[in-house]
Amino acid sequence: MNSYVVQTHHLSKNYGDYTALRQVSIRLKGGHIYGLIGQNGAGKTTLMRLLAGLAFPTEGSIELFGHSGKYPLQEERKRLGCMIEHPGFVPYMTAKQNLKLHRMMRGVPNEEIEDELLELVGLADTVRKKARDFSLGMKQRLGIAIALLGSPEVLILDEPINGLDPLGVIEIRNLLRQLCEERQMAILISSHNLPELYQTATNYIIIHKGEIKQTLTQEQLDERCKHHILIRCDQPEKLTSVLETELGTLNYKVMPDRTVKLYDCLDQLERVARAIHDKGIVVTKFNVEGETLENYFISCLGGEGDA
Ligand SMILES: Nc1ncnc2c1ncn2[C@@H]1O[C@H](COP(=O)(O)OP(=O)(O)OP(=O)(O)O)[C@@H](O)[C@H]1O
Repeated sequence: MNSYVVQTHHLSKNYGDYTALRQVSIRLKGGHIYGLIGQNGAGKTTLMRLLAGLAFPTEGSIELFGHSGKYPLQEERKRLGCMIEHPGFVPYMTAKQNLKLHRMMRGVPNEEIEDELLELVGLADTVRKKARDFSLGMKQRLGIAIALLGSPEVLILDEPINGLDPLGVIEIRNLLRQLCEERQMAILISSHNLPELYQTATNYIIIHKGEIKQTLTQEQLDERCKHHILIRCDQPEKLTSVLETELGTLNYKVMPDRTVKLYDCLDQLERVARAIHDKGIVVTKFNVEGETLENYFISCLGGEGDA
């Protein structure tokens, strides 16, 4: 048996003539947090609904814990916990009452799990507060607690940090990291943009118009958003000739605003500065910078993004 807990094979979903997902093949392992990133309408929720069994694929197949086929999948889906679209709360009930309701509906016998989960998601001290008075972050955390009721091995969360303030994002990030490390869960979380999920996920799956554009690890992402020295000066042509002849590099780019990005010599800033200065070039900017995550995300989408 392979070590993937979730696999999809050429999964497609049509709504009438419209193809919401096209030939999507992904593989998830325990102990990783996968960020599913795509703009509005990219197909994130559709993919999650297919995995959760809330909709059926037009083509392709799903494998959970090495099993596929209608009845084995029904069985294996008990090992999944999902929060997709709006978590269903009763507004006039407290967090604990909502959790109890879902526990009973799910047939989870262990009553102690209610307090354990409220503690885990940081809602233990909201004793009297009704769900209708919860902040967005509290609602997200209650949704995650409900998804964790069956002690799942795979957690699927649709936009769990969308709309949260920076502190809320950090809290959810810490919770997901803890679940991933302590329980070796595979966690799939969706988001509209890459920077929002940066450092929450360990792996990234970029989806655009129903197709997977890129899958990469955190390390690969960091490598691709690679750093450079940004130089602005009075004579860019002379600068590039200095880079080539004095520093022996062709690894630079002249930008439309005539600044120059040098991808080499990042550990030799003084040598670069001296070589430029010695040729009488007047430098007005000399900074180490990196490609922004936004720009990288947009480039993955073929420059079509508005993120
Ligand atoms: N039941 C449906 N009937 C028809 N079209 C649908 C249905 N569900 C989704 N779609 C369409 O499929 C496409 C993908 O939708 P989906 O909700 O999966 O995108 P998403 O990436 O989750 O977007 P968002 O970030 O806005 O939630 C959209 O164009 C959407 O309008």
